[in-house]
Amino acid sequence: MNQGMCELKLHADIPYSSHPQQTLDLYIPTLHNDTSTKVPTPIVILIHGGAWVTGDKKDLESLGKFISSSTNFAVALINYRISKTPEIKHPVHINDVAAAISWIYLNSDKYSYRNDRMYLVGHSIGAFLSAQLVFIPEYLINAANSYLKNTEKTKELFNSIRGIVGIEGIYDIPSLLERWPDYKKKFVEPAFGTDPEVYKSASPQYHSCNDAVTTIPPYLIIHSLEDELVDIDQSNNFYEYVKQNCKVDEGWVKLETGIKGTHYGILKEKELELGVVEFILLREAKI
Ligand SMILES: N[C@@H](CC(=O)c1ccccc1NC=O)C(=O)O
Repeated sequence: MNQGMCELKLHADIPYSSHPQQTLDLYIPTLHNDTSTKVPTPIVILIHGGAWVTGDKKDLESLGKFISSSTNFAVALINYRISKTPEIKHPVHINDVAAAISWIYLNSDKYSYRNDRMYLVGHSIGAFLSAQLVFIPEYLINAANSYLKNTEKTKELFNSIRGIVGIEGIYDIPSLLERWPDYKKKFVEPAFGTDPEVYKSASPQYHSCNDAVTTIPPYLIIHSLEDELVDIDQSNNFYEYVKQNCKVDEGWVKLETGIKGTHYGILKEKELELGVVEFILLREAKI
């Protein structure tokens, strides 16, 4: 780990589409001693939470900087439109995330990172959105086809997702509402409307892994026992589901429940930062 040798160059608020909320921040490490060793690096894409109605890419800024400075990998923090007004409803959020990922895939040469090695790290609803990308592939297929204009490349994009980390994730809206009925009015209806069928069809847990374009990438599911906003059964059940039903690259799916912290507090835990970095570096060691 070349911590200290490396500087992070921030490209802030790059638009990946035309709406003011469709922006992303890129952190690109630059080795300032020796430019001749500048090798394109993998990219880690961070997706914030906030129950579809709040939140911003800045929420994961500290985690992103830690990942980038301790791995020398590029990091992208992405924004997507949130349901603050009634017209912003599912599938706007996931379509925006899919568009951002397609943009990141397409623009790797310009910013000098590798687009064949991408990692997704999502917190809370960001974990839901990351899982949707792979388990309900139509969103990323549509976005990729329109950005890349080449269906072969779309398959390559799916193949380039080399690992996913879900932190304090939601994966199953019907179960979430059974456990927390007041979430319906607070954010599920603003984000999805009132049809329970939509809650199900949008939830990764209700989709067969056979629908995925590729085998499921190595998956790290992290959930603190101290989470006061999302019950750990969300992660337990998703983990069991993936482990029992899905072909995962190298059988690599792990559930980590030993890291402390509340729903948001966990993001400040050193153990969380180190756990995410360790997962990515282990995966990178297996070319
Ligand atoms: N910060 C949010 C609450 C929130 O994010 C949240 C609440 C309950 C369950 C999950 C949540 N976030 C998931 O992305 C708010 O203040 O409305």
